[in-house]
Amino acid sequence: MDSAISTLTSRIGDFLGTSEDGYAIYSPQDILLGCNKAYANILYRDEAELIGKGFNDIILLSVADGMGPKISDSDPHSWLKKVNQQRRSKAYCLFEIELSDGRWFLISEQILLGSGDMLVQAKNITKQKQREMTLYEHSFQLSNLASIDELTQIANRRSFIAQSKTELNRANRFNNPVTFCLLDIDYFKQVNDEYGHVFGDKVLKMFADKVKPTLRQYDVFGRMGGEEFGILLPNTNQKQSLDIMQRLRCYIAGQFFTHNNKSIQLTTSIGTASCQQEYDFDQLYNNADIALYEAKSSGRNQVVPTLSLLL
Ligand SMILES: Nc1nc2c(ncn2[C@@H]2O[C@H](COP(=O)(O)OP(=O)(O)OP(=O)(O)O)[C@@H](O)[C@H]2O)c(=O)[nH]1
Repeated sequence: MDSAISTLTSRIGDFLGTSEDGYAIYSPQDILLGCNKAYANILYRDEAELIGKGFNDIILLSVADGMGPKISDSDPHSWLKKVNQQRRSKAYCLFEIELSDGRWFLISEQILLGSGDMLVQAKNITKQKQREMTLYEHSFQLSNLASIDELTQIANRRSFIAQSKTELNRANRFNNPVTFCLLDIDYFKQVNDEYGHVFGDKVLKMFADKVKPTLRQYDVFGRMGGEEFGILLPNTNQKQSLDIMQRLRCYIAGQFFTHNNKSIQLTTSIGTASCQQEYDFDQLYNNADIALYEAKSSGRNQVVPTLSLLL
């Protein structure tokens, strides 16, 4: 039996020496009792430099070298304080850490029954993590492509409607007023005809860029198609929305749209639909569309609210 144990111990010793995974044992007082080469390599040190040192000292040493864990706090002592509150709070725990040099490790910490020592295993998962992040970036880009209008870089029609419906649901729960505004650039065909489609495209982009900063963070803004834009104003009744849209209309009318030494001024017609209850996006859209038609047919460059939904 003794010889079986000693064979096992020696084989485990061989394994630890050559393993790419780091292994370490800390005493109940968190002094590093022993570790393999791979564990010391994580901190770019030799085993001998680390063994006998406390966990906190090892971390502070590596942070001072610009190595070790990437810590969220600017002060490593306060970061360690939080870590030590968690460390040893459970008999077993598994977590991922990112190091300052970009490597990632999956760490398992296990308190050994009896001695109270802690066995630490550190597995390098950098490659898996990089693949995970590439996948995440791709899916982020894909969802952006699906929801952002390529020309203006604001929400496209589909995403605008989805966001608006979410806002309407929220408004419905709290009975808050909401106003939907439909903006259409006046005589935009003439812009294309006189200055070309490329200039027209730039104008649409500039228009979105000029409108966006005038809105609140929680307003929803999107391109409905062509030269038509939608704005959903949560928590905004008809009177407030008229003030906001009149300001925006005047602001746009005073702007110059300049590209390649060509500069024009343009105006916008705006139809709005407000509601306080019975929120229905299609209904709002329909009413705003009717109001927009009225704004166009009665001279353009004006804001018309939907009369059927006066608050
Ligand atoms: N450059 C460019 N033009 C577009 C785009 N989408 C739609 N248009 C143009 O926008 C113009 C819209 O013209 P109309 O619907 O006649 O409206 P308008 O000339 O703005 O006149 P009113 O809306 O009645 O004031 C058309 O010439 C479309 O080709 C686009 O993405 N880029």
